[in-house]
Amino acid sequence: MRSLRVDVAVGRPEFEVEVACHVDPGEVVALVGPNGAGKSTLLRAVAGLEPCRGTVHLGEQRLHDLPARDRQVGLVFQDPLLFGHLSATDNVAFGLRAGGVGRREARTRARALLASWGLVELADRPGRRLSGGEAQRVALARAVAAGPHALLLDEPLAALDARTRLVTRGELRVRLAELGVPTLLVTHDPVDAAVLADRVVVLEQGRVVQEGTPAEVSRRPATDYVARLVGVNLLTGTAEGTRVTCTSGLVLHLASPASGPVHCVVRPTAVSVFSQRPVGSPRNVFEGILRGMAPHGDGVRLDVQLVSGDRVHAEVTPAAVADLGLGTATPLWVAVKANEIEVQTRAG
Ligand SMILES: Nc1ncnc2c1ncn2[C@@H]1O[C@H](COP(=O)(O)OP(=O)(O)OP(=O)(O)O)[C@@H](O)[C@H]1O
Repeated sequence: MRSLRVDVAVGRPEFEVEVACHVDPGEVVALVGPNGAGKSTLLRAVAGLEPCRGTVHLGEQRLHDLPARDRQVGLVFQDPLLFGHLSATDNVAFGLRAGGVGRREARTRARALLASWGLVELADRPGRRLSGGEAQRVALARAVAAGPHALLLDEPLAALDARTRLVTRGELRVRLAELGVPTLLVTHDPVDAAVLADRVVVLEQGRVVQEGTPAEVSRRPATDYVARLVGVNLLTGTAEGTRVTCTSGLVLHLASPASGPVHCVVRPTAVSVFSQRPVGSPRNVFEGILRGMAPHGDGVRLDVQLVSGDRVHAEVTPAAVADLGLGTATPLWVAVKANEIEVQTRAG
């Protein structure tokens, strides 16, 4: 497996997209940033679909010298772009045939791939009869069928409804871990960044303004945009029924049962803060101390360290800050309702 190294510049009417970044084998790097920051432009340049200056390397291979079709990178877009009249199998086989594999062999391999992903019941269904989530899984299968050396995903979950998105995201996480190739993922969704990415690269106006693990970036956001984007809380643990035991020892109670390794995602606005243990309270109540406070839109973002060591962001109104008499190192209690915890399965 080889790493992907990108150092490119693309001229745009308002600014130049100029980015240097690398993605290790098996690593998922989320490219995030406001609309028009240059994320898709960068992805297209790496794929060879956009003229650019600079270099793109996969290991020692100089991709920038190759036309798009010879770069051996898999692409998935927001729109799965399947052929509506072709079966899922033939859609997947299409990518293989474009790479020179014979018709029968391509179909056999396509079927085997769909079967190994548990999608055998979709194999004969025409593209136009697949749901959004199914179509996106088939599009991913098509992108990886020919054994690409890198994957480029441009908002692959953006068009899906919330429920389908949750399930498809979990599946994508498992597939990416299996494939082990460098992956660049463009997303607007903080949950995608938190759950799928090992590292986040933030682009604004064509430049990298910050990079780091999702936890690092959300702890010290470099710009307001980043603060809004990456502030979701992510707790990692193992579920058994409605109980999740986190790596830190913290126990969370869920509204519906789950099992195995999970990420629990909690939005900062779903975290309530109290100066004393709330009475008649929800089951997820934790003691902690305030580590930091920063203005955030119309509210204030609190950084709370729980007794377990976990850090949790809460978003409260300026009035609440005054009422609670908050200052650095103030002891406090936080509460999260069970139905505010979004559970995402993860590779174990
Ligand atoms: N083919 C093109 N020719 C000229 N300018 C373009 C082209 N495509 C995009 N742009 C401009 O380049 C800039 C970057 O666009 P790009 O689509 O890469 O941003 P993005 O970060 O992917 O945005 P979004 O999140 O909205 O998809 C924008 O100002 C856009 O209007």
